[in-house]
Amino acid sequence: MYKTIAKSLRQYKKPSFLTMLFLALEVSMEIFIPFLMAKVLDRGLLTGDIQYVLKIGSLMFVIACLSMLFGVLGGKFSSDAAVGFSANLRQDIYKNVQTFAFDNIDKYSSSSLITRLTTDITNIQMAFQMVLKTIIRAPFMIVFAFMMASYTNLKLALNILIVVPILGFVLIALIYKVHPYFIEVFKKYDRLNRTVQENINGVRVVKSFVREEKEIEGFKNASEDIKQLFMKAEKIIALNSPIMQMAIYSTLLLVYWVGAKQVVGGSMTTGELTSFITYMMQILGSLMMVSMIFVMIVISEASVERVAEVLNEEATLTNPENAVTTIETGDIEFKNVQFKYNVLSEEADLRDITLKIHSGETIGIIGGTGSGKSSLIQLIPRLYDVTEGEVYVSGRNVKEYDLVTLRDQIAMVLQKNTLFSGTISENLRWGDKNASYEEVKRVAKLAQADDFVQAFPEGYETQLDQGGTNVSGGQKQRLTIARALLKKPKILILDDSTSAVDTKTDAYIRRSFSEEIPNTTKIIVAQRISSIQDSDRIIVLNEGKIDGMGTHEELLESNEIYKEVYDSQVKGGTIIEE
Ligand SMILES: Nc1ncnc2c1ncn2[C@@H]1O[C@H](COP(=O)(O)OP(=O)(O)OP(=O)(O)O)[C@@H](O)[C@H]1O
Repeated sequence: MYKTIAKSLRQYKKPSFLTMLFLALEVSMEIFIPFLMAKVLDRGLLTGDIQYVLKIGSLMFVIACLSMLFGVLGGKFSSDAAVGFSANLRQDIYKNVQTFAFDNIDKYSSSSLITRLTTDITNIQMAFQMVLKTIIRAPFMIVFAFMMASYTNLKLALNILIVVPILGFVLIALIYKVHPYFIEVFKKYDRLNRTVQENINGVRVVKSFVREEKEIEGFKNASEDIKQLFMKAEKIIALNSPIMQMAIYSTLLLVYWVGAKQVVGGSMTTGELTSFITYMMQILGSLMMVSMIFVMIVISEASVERVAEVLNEEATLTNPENAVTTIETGDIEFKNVQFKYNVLSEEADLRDITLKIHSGETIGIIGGTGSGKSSLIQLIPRLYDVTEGEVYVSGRNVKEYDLVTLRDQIAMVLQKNTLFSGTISENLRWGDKNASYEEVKRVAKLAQADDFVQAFPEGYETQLDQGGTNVSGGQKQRLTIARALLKKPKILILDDSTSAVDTKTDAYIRRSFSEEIPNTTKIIVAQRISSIQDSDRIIVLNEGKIDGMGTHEELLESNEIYKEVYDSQVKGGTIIEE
């Protein structure tokens, strides 16, 4: 887990090392100051040797300046390293998420990914910076200060050791108690972020259902949960400080008592006792630092686990070796295909699918909600892999193709499609970034989008809001179809992509498809019979199986489900003649 995230250190290994180096140098300077102080007290002040005081005093001044300089440099490099490390971590997570297949995406909620990219990484950054600053400095300080204290007075120095087992015990008990709370707290953060994300994305629905109060309540509960967990954890962590201080001050009292007796008895000088106490404070201060670092590590451990989990997540779909990079035709074949979203579930989401589609054919797919329409078509561009059987495109198994080639040649307009912030032409050029204005206009015409785009004062340079919220549902669908067409695909798949388009425009779109892109295989998933009735063939899906296949007329004769849907739509008045 730590190894995984350590890979993101890269160019920040050097500042990390420099931090440790400069802080070790700072410690070595600090160690000399009490030693010189004792000399000034015992030999200079008590004997009135001003010359000696000035000499040692100047040396102390130089050492203090150097110590300060090393401290500042250590601080600078530690923040460079921590900030850079967290930026690398963020980029690495983002890069890995981009490789995720739909399967991987199903595993993580988007809110959880956002928490990992923000809160978790900030935790790691803070812990890393503190660890960097302490990992060398504290042990160095403890060892050197102990050596100097022992050199000054060995017997007295051994008293300091009393505090170590107390410290160790408190820390272990603390870690054991507090760790589960932090694991839980980040799950709650995911929930909080999900509430915020859903609410902001769906703010129009929230308002139209007058759900503001309920949503405020939901947010309050989610944030209250986090507060409660933090309070429980903080209560335990808060014990750390008083216990440590009690141990430290008891040791201090002991040393004062024994030391004062030795000074009175003449076996120790005042200067020695003063420097000894300074060493002791340095040791105990460092032990306090170590204990705080342990607390930080415990807090960040949960974050490290969550970040490492995403970094270690391997894309379930990868490019094959010697991948094929050309697709000759738009032929598609399904051979005995079975598909399950969850391999452990008993029921397959698609069963016994065997089907051949010829290049240039127009295929309609219809079926009740949840009958498997989207699942079936997602297997063609390998958004998911089949569980059993094979899918072929242009005579080759889809698993043999380079994924980019496959997805470039199979343009799919998803059911839940989105546009992105930017102009209309920028959005359409997602299909082909080098497309000319004429080409952009041509595909917009094909998708019956040109007219309404031209009606905007800024035409193709009109700015779209994120998700395309400033265009109507039907306009958005037409733009997403145009975007897919710009890829000049061999296969075009529309997953219920004209549901918000009026039937007349829908018919125009289909007509322009058959006139302008006759060689492209077109698969149209729809709920409206009018959207598919003129297809070469129509597939009726029911509970993950093909229930019937044929032309509109054939299915009206032979397929109960199709006939039922047709009758209900005719009676419901949905069939409108073109
Ligand atoms: N990402 C997913 N993870 C798990 N199960 C899923 C997922 N997507 C769909 N399913 C399940 O697979 C089955 C088929 O769903 P699918 O989306 O293919 O149906 P559909 O015919 O396209 O429905 P609709 O017309 O409502 O879009 C359903 O039982 C659904 O619950």
